[in-house]
Amino acid sequence: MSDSEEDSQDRQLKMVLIGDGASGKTSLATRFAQEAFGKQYKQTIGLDFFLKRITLPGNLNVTLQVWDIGGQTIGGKMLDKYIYGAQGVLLVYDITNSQSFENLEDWYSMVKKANEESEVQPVIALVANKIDLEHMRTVKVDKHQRFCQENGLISQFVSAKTGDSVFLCFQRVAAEILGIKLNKAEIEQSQRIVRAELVDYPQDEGLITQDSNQSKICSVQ
Ligand SMILES: Nc1nc2c(ncn2[C@@H]2O[C@H](COP(=O)(O)OP(=O)(O)OP(=O)(O)O)[C@@H](O)[C@H]2O)c(=O)[nH]1
Repeated sequence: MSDSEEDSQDRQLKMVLIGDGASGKTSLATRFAQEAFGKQYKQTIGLDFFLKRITLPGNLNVTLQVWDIGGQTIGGKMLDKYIYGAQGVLLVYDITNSQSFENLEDWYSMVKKANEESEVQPVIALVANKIDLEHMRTVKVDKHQRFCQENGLISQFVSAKTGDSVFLCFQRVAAEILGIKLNKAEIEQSQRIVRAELVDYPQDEGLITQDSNQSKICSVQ
């Protein structure tokens, strides 16, 4: 292959998503690669792959090979092999499930073990998913920050459901792998703006009782 042909080929980066079952790994991969979200939980058996091409600052095209590893693989023989050679690792937990955060210690140990003999260590991000469920949060932000500081991890809060910061998360890890600095404007551009649904509660309950025949059921047609 000539130099020019080689130049025109995208750089490929292997990124693995690991963490407990139901923390939202498949949902994050699907949101990132296909801009979609499904409410139904379907357990990943083994692993799934997704490919997505992104452009980093400086017009650099990279193809991310996203390995969505099923939560049930922990303790299994194949996990080491799945993680091996990854340039980026996303350690995913669910902010409404403390156990999924506690178990990250084990997942993190697996990453370190799988890369024991590699010269290059992967870039690792701690990914707090389901931030649309902030009202059900059980994992304190402090705990998240401490884990990142102690282990030198990238910190990211996301929601696969709304899409909030999902693209940014993958982009930050890819940029870090390639030694590219994202400026503030680039970061802001990647953060999807989430519109909160406003519920217009009646200010004065008395107004409702005035007309007792009035239905309170709202149907959407
Ligand atoms: N509210 C909310 N639900 C989410 C979010 N991400 C995922 N879910 C839901 O959580 C459930 C589990 O999501 P998955 O993406 O299948 O989880 P997983 O980590 O891939 O699970 P395994 O395949 O068992 O490893 C599904 O019902 C998703 O719809 C999120 O950001 N917000």
